[in-house]
Amino acid sequence: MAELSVINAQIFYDRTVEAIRDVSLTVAPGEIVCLLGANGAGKSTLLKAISGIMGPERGLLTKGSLNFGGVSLAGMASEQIVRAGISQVPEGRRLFVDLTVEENILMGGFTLPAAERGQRLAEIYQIFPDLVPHRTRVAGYLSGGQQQMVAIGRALMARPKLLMLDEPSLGLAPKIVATIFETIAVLRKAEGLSILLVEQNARIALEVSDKGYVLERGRVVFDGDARTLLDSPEIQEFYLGMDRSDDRKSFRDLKHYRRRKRWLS
Ligand SMILES: Nc1ncnc2c1ncn2[C@@H]1O[C@H](COP(=O)(O)OP(=O)(O)OP(=O)(O)O)[C@@H](O)[C@H]1O
Repeated sequence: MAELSVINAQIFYDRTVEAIRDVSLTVAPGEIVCLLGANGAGKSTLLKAISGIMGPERGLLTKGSLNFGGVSLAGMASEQIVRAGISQVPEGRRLFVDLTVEENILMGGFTLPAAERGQRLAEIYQIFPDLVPHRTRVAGYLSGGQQQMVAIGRALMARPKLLMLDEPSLGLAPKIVATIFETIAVLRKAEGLSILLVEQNARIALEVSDKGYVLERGRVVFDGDARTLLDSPEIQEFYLGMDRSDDRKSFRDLKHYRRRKRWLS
């Protein structure tokens, strides 16, 4: 069983912007771990580094190490990282909107032998039966929730051991978000997955997670088991404060609101 371990990682963009500073974290086999933090905290950077897709953005691991199952991911091509068992569902889903649902899902199976792809596709439709009637529809016409399922299905095609999701709740209605998170919890068991999850919606992320890390300006400022984080006054104030039933604003909204206020004053 493979464990993900990030040890004292430092990541720069363009050799000038330090996006991650001395970050260490682990995702044990079968664990769900969430990364919380405001915009720009470095969450996506960390996922991209693990997936090996920072190159085009001129991002570089300058110190520390990223290991999966005892093997260093540094310097590995993104395709090799998928073969090693790590798949990512990117922020904003990034589907090929002119291709069909099935073509999008199959896209994720490029590392599988051709003879296994049909079987795996059938398994994906068992996980997401709601996609079956839409299999020949162009992905761009699907609802946001259905598109998120396609994106998750595409990532699962490669039979990953670790699934990473970057803001799965982005732009989705609360009911759909709840369904997506239920699916994430089911997948962990059904597929024997470890999951690393980036979320702005701290409450729902912590409710499904075993462990959480809070990043601020590239550093880990809190970490612990999910229950402890949910109960901690700091987390409640900074990350859950606006997430009340009478005012369902996310932290993102809170930040935007503060920013707007600064501009206006
Ligand atoms: N391609 C890039 N080139 C230069 N700097 C970047 C690039 N991508 C991100 N950054 C910077 O790195 C830092 C971390 O950004 P990152 O996108 O990882 O944060 P985040 O926590 O995922 O935020 P968000 O929720 O907005 O996606 C920020 O200061 C950001 O401006």
